[in-house]
Amino acid sequence: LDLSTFFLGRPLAAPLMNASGVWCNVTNQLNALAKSEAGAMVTKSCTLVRRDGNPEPRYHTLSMGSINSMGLPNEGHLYYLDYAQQHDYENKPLFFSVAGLTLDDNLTMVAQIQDAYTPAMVEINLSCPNVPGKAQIGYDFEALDVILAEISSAYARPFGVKLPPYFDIAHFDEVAEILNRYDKVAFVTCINSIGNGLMIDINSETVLIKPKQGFGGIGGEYVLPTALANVNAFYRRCPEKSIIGCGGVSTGEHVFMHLLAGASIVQVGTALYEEGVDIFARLKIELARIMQQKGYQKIEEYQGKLKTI
Ligand SMILES: CC(C)(C)CCc1c(C(=O)O)[nH]c(=O)[nH]c1=O
Repeated sequence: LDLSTFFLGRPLAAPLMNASGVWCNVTNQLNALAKSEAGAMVTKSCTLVRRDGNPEPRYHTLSMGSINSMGLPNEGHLYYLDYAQQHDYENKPLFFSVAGLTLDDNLTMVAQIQDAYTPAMVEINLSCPNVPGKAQIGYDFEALDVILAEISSAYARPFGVKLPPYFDIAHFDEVAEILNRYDKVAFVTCINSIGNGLMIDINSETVLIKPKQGFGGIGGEYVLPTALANVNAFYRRCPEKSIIGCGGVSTGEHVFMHLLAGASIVQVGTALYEEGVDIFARLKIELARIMQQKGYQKIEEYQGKLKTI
């Protein structure tokens, strides 16, 4: 069975890749992704300069997913730019995740990426922090509009955005209206972790992670329905853009759901963290089996074709 597909004109061997932040901080992790069955890959969201991130424990596995408050640990944008320069783009596309601490940092980084003439595709992480006391950029719609206008004029090529989850139809409408005003926003990745969850260990009567009094982003099975809704909401509202699905994927069935909901590529985060890069081979087998049972030869036959009742 053929799992090949296309994304912004680039061929992919499979509609699968890592979620930014997982298995993509340092070169040996990135090399493992490059060698894996993933059809594409993305770097850890980077800042202008290297960051240690938050004190540990900062990630914890939960019964149905994970909680994390990593604090943007990364090697700094030039490290990933070096990686991008030596990446084999014939092997698979590379996405370059950017999460500047300020708008200026974001503009500086995309300017450097542009000057490097790298084929890597930029994914702007809109969960990046805003001015203290204000909501993350993805939840501050004025700031969202400003950052997209600024990056659109600073960066001459198509780029994408990684969105936090939304939970109100009015928010889907409002964010899509903003995104649709920027032709250069060629793709939308839904979703980032569900922010500021909390899990408790009843034996020690404590939280599970050290940063932020135990508050952290939730990933894994818990977020699948929210991820599918955000993928389908933006798929319906942004017909000119491609959607990358992320959230709650650990089986071929979950991949099939994201593709039906409108995703062109499906990212794997928590399950990749737990299982390692061999997960991509397993997901391909499971997806191929589902397609075979249903008589589908190509992804395009069912991609985005979710039926309502
Ligand atoms: C949450 C931020 C630290 C502002 C951005 C980086 C990030 C992190 C992180 O580095 O803590 N974790 C996530 O689940 N999603 C993210 O986008």
